[in-house]
Amino acid sequence: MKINGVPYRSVWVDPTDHRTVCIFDQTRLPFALEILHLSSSEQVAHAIITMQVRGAPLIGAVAAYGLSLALSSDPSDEAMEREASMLAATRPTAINLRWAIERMLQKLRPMNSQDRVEAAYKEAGLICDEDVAQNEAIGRHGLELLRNIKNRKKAEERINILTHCNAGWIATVDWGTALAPIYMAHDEGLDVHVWVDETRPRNQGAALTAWELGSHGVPHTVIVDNAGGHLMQHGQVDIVIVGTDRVTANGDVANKIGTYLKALAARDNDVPFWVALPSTTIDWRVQDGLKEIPIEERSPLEVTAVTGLTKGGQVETVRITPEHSSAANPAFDVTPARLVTGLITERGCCNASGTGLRSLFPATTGQ
Ligand SMILES: CSC[C@H]1O[C@H](OP(=O)(O)O)[C@H](O)[C@@H]1O
Repeated sequence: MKINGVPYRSVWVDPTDHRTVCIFDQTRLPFALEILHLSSSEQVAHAIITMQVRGAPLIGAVAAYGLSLALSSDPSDEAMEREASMLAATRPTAINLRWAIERMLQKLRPMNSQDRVEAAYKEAGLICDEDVAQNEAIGRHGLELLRNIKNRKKAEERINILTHCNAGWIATVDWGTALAPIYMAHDEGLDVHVWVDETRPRNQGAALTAWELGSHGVPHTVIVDNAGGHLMQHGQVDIVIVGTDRVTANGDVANKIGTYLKALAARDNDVPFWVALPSTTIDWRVQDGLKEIPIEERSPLEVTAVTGLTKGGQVETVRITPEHSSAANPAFDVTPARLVTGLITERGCCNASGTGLRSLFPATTGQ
């Protein structure tokens, strides 16, 4: 996607030092656009854990480069397995992280250690290129849904979309998943408007989705997480489109905390609830999302404090709860497939079920 007319991906190899990997520090957005230069697997792990880089497909791609960086230092079997395990353990819910590391290991294990470094960077680059192509295809398939909605509305009526968290280009290598159809619809002249859930506690919606959409000129309105149901009750939402961190073989959807509540409100108000994902987000080994998907528990400090910009232009974090109050911070929840209208993948749309997924991905086995 472009920033001030300059095309960017969310991760890239430093053109001046091909052993260094570059990302945007997403904890600084929307107040500052800062590029981090990562030169070790430890720096990559820190960036993932602290959410300087986040988003299911993107953390997989960056972790793949993290393993490449590790091999640059030590391409031995022992180091490769150790660093791969370390990177895979940085966050538990997004399956893309495990998928990317397992794909790298499958490619590198059979190789002589001296041949691994170049092959690792090449494979990480392929993971990135494939993600971009998959998300662009998701955009095209999701665009058809938005065109169909437009055809059912009056000419002057805009299409109102609600999204939760950030599943835009900054959560992937490029294009995004939930936002890809929105970008394409806007670019072809459809009158789209996006209700942007702020998405407490990390505010990925208020900080990242709003920044993305504003940078691209897409009309949008930031709302508190609890407003979505009210808007749906009053006919203000035509469709909900969200991303996901893991979809089970039968269509259960793990996504940012609060997604399940949106799905309940959507069902109660007959609003279509769609989930956009590349096939790298499907965990074919898991059937029951509620029982089998690990839910990341993040620091309570993310709940008890907020970060913002002071009138003096300083980014500060302030506590919003009594000092001795405890806080819980589950970072994801699971929406049962029965509440999901459909899935938008790079191979097309399907219903959220095993048969639906198998209709698009008949031959795929295990992750
Ligand atoms: C395109 S995947 C986006 C997905 O990842 C986000 O989680 P996080 O910001 O914690 O990495 C969120 O669940 C998004 O839907």
